[in-house]
Amino acid sequence: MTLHAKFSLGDEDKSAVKESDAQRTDGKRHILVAATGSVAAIKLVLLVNDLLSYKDVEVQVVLTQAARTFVKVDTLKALGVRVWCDEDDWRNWTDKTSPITHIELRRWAHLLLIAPLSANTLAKAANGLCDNLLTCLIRAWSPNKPMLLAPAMNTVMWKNPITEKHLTTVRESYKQAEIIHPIEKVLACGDIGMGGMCEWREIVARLVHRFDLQRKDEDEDNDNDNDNDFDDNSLVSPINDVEVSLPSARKLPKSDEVNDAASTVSAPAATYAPVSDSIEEAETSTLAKAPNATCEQDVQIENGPALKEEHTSIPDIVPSNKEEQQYLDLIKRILETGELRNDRTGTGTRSIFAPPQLRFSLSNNTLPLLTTKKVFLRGVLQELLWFLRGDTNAKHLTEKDIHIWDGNGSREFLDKMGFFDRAEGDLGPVYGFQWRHFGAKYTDCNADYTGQGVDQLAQVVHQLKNNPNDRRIIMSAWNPAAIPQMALPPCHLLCQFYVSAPAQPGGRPRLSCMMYQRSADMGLGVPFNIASYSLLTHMLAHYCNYEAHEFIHVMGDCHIYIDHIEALRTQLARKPLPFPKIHFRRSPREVGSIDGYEYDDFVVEGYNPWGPIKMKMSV
Ligand SMILES: Nc1nc(=O)c2c([nH]1)NC[C@@H]1CN(c3ccc(C(=O)N[C@@H](CCC(=O)O)C(=O)O)cc3)CN21
Ligand SMILES: O=c1ccn([C@H]2C[C@H](O)[C@@H](COP(=O)(O)O)O2)c(=O)[nH]1
Repeated sequence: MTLHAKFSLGDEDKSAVKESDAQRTDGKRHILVAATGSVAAIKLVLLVNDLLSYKDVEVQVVLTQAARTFVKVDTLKALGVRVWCDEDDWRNWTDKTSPITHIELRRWAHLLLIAPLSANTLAKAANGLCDNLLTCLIRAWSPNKPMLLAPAMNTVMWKNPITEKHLTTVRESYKQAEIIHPIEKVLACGDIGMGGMCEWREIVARLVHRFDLQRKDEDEDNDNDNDNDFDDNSLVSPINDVEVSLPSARKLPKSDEVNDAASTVSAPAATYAPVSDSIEEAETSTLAKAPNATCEQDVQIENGPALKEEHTSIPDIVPSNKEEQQYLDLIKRILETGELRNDRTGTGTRSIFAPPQLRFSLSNNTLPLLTTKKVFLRGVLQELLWFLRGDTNAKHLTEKDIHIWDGNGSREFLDKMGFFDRAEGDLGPVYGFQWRHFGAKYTDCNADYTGQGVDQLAQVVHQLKNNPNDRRIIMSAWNPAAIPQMALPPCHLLCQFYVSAPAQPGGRPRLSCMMYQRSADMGLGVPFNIASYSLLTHMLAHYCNYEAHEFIHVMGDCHIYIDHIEALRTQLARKPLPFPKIHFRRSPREVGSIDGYEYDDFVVEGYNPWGPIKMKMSV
C-alpha cells in the first residue's frame, strides 16, 4: 500500500486514483469509461449518469482531446465523477518513484469501456501507439482484463477492410476485449448505414449483465425525481420522447449544458436541439409522434373512436388486457435476460429460445390486435389474403402500398442471395406457394400452378368440416427441398388446428390454432403474426360454422433487434387496452368458397390503439 507514496494529486485526486488493492477491498465495481473523438461522445453524460444509478459502482472517465469537442469535462464532473485528460498523465511526475496516471488508472479499474471508440484510436490501439493518456492506458492494459469497445465511425470507414484488420488485431492482443458492434443509423455526417455507436443503454445493459449490477434504492437519492428503471421511464403520456424521460441517477446538469457539449460540433446546432440525445438517434427519436403515413387503418372499422387520437392518459376503469401483457412481459424478459447475438442481417439482437407459449382468446369475436401501438391491420390482412391466393410476388403488395416484403424482394437482396435471374419482387416458393401447391416445381411467381402440388389449405378445410377430431390438421410452409429457392425461409412455418366440443350444449364447436414460429422479430413481425393467424382462425371458423376459440403462439428464436430497443421501451410504457372485435360482412354461403374471402369481408370494430411506433426492418 505504500507504493506511490508520492502520487499526490491533492485530496480529490487521491480518492480518484487508488492503489491497486483498493479495487479488491472496497467491494465496488470500478469502471473506467473512456471516450474518443466521435460525435457519439455526446452520449457519455447519459451513459455515465445511468451507470451511477447502480449500486456499488465507481466510475472514472478518461477523455481524449478530440472527445472534448463533444463532451465537456465540467458536465461530467457535475455528475460527481473524476475526469482524466491527456495533461493529467505526467502532471505528477517528478522522479522515478512518481506514480504514472495511466498505470494507476489501470490498477484501479476492473474494466475499461471505450465508448465511442473512433477509427483513429482503434488504429492506434491495433498498432500499439501511446501518444495520449488513453492510448497509453490501452497499451498498458493487461490482456486478461476486460475491455469493452464500442466503435463509432462513418459507414465507409467502418466498411474499409482496415477496420476489420484492426479489430482482429485488438481481439487477438486483448483476450478479454469485447467489441460492441456498431449499428446502422443516420450518422452525424448525414450518411445512413453501419457505423453508429450502439445505443448507450445497450452498453450499460452489457455492464449490468457482466457485473450483475442492481439499481440503487429509489429513496437513496432524494434529489432524483426520475426512477432509473425503464419500466418507469415512460410515464403515462405516449407523447413523451424517450429522451425526455431518461432515467437519471443524479440530477443531470442543466439540459443546456448537455446540449452545449453537442453544440460545439460543426453540424447545425438545430440538429441537436433540444431533446434528442444524438443526431444519430434522429430516426428513433421520432417514435410515437407523427402517425405513419403508410399505416392508415383503412380496414372497415365500425363504431371505433377516432384512430388518429393519441391517448394522453388511460382512466383506471378501462379494463387491462392481460393477453397483450404477455407480449409486453416477454419483451421485458428478452431485454433483461436475452443473450446478445449477431444475426444474419448484421443488426444484432437480444434473443431467448423457446419462451412459454402465448395464448390469446378468440372467443366473442375477439381479435388480438395489439393496442400498445397501432398495428398496420390493412397490411396484415392483405398479406394474409396474398398468402391464401398462393401469391409469392411481393410487388402485388407493393402495388397496394404495402411495403413489408420490399426489403426481401428487392433486386439488391435477391442478387445477394444469388437469385440473379429472378425478377424483382419474386420471393420464390414461400408461404403462399407451400400452403397451396406444396411440392410443386416452382418456376416463377407468374406461372399458373392450378392443380399442382398439395393444396394444404383445402385439405385443412376438408378435415375441419368432415373429420374434426383428426390430429393431422396441419399446414406447413417448411419444405426443406424448396428452401434454397426462397428469398427468406418461412418464419411461421407450421400450424395445427383443433376442434373442441361446444362450450355449452347447443353451442358451436370451437376452433383453435397453434402456430410454430422458428424466428420471431418481437418488434415488427410478431404483432403481425399474432394478428394474421388469429384472422386466419376466425376466417376458417366462420367458413366452417365454428366458433373461434384460441390462438396459441409458440416461438423458437425469439429476438429483439438492437435498433428496436428504444421503440419497445416506449411501447412498454403504454397500458394495453381491450382488443377489438371482428365480424364478417358476408355469410359463408355468400362467400362461396375458402378462396372467396375479400378484403371488405373483414370488419374490425373497436380498435382504438395507441399511436404507431416506427421500427426499422432488418434485411
Ligand atoms: N427482419 C424482419 N422482420 C420481420 O418481421 C419480417 C421480415 N424481416 N421479413 C419479411 C416479413 C414481413 N413482415 C413484416 C415486415 C415489416 C413490417 C413493418 O414494417 N411493419 C410496420 C408498418 C409498416 C408500414 O406501415 O408500412 C409496423 O409498424 O408494424 C411488418 C411485418 C414480417 N417479416
Ligand atoms: O412473419 C415473419 C417473418 C419474418 N420474421 C422475422 C424473424 C427474423 O427477424 C427475420 C427472418 O430472419 P431469419 O434469419 O430468416 O430468421 O424475420 C418474423 O418475425 N415474422
